[in-house]
Amino acid sequence: MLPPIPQPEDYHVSPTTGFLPSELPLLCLNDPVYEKWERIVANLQSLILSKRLRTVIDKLPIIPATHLYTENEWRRAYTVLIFLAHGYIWGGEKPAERLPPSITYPLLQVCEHLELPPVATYAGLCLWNYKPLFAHDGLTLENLSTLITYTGSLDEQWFYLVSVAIEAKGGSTIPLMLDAVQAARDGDKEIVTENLRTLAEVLDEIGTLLLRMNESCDPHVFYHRIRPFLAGSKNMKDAGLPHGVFYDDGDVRTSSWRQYGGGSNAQSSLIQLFDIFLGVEHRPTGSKASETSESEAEPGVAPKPRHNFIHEMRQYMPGPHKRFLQAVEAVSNIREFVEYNQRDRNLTVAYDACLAMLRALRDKHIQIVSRYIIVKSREARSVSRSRGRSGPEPDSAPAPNRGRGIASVSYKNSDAEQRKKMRGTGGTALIPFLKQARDETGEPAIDAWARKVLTGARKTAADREVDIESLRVQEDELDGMPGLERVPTIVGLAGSWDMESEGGGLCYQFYSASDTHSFNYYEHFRFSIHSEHKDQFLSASHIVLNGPYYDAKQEHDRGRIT
Ligand code: HEM
Ligand SMILES: N[C@@H](CC(=O)c1ccccc1NC=O)C(=O)O
Repeated sequence: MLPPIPQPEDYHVSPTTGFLPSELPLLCLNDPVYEKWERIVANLQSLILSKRLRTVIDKLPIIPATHLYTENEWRRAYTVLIFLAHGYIWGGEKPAERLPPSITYPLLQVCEHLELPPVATYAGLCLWNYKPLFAHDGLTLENLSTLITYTGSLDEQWFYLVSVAIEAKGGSTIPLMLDAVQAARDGDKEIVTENLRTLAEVLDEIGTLLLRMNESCDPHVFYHRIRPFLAGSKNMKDAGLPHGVFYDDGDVRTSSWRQYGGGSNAQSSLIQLFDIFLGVEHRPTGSKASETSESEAEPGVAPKPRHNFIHEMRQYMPGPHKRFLQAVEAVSNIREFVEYNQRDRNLTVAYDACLAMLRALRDKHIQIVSRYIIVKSREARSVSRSRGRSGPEPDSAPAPNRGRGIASVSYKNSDAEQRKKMRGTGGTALIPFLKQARDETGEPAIDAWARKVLTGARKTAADREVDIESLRVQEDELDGMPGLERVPTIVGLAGSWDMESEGGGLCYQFYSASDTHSFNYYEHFRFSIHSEHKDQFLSASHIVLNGPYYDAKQEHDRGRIT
């Protein structure tokens, strides 16, 4: 018998708001017992600025979680406590290596209830940390505000709110996807096609939302002011946490050193749900589609230990959401259904369009990461290097975060041995990881040409942007100080990444023979799916399908390809 199709409500998932709570997050905990916590978060930015947060928290009594009753209260308590915890750890000259019992004791109780690690996760920072400006208007970017921030900046609000708006937009696709699974069981190709078409459109709109990050979140503010507070305690040796953080819960028998990854959008259940529904599989970083998978490993031979970062991020999702993903995984049938019915062009095109849109989303994300992390860390490195040449700078530089937090760990001196070790273990390069995830998104495509285009057989706008950046990185390295080998390190929040450029070198690939074909396919795609929304589709799909056509054409005109 087939497993039942999961009901979202059984997993704290709403058919309208998706992974955002069905009721709005609480603005504050109403029980006066928790007034002290609320008073501190209400003044969080000023306390961080005046460097008084640690002293205030050190004086705070232990307030147990025993007065929390509703799910909304547990969630509010979690959000409050993670802001206090990360403010405490990262809001001083040096990171605090110990969390006091006033935070640790209730935080561990709350995390046990919510099935979350005691660290700032995407759920606490985004899913449970917003309010609509006008109660009767929808959860659009224009109608949202955040409840708590570290910095009080609009940039920080916007940074979280882009994700909230994405979750809100994506929420409506959850019943669509589950209905499609049922329709596939019933052999109803029309419903599956219809729902896939709508999903492709929503994915396209989500991509547009992602790019709106640029509107109000400045990369410099993000990198130097916001991001340092989001860091976890895993792989944070260079940031000043060699052992992680000591969670002192007031009892010597249970207090311990712990290491957790920081907040990341990789912890969004929505994006992982799209992958699961469409049958997109992510391999451990660095392995190719042709390599033997764990399940196919030779009998009797232990499979190579494999690190799948995206899968690991499920440990940072609230328990019910994590179980929802597992339940959908158990019924996921769309890829198989489309393959079986591949003669149905409408169905195939609708499915491939979903993959194209999800891939385009990941491509846009790479551009964002390039602007918000790669460029900024390169700048920080070169500033740091010029300081190294001209001797230490007077301590009058204005940035309050200077010299601490993860923004200050953009490179380190290292010998060759250490470099090798770093690459061999946790040191995966960030951009190749993101590109791999992007290219894996196209792998299940049914149409052979679509599969080729969607699995990275050509350079996209994002590829060019990061290529230019890695060229600059290499120039910087050549310009290095004699006697010192400097290893550029991108300090990840959830992962640990180095900045090694992509293996494939920097040469651009251009299309020639398939040019006409690509154009025809693009036209077909556009008209068959989006006859009603042509204009919108045209602009949004530019990167996925139209981009290479123009590249190739320009290069052809310049006589560089035939
Ligand atoms: C300034 C904004 C952003 C930056 C700098 C950024 C950066 C990153 C980084 C560094 C990673 C690697 C994992 C880690 O160490 O955390 C990552 C992963 C990821 N991010 Fe973002 N991100 C941003 C915004 C977003 C938004 C708004 C989304 C929502 C769609 C998103 C979706 C993802 C996903 C799904 C992953 C996992 C990899 C994948 O599935 O392709 N990110 N991001
Ligand atoms: N992975 C990102 C952080 C990130 O994307 C994020 C972290 C916490 C809450 C929300 C996030 N994304 C929001 O757009 C980084 O490494 O800076």
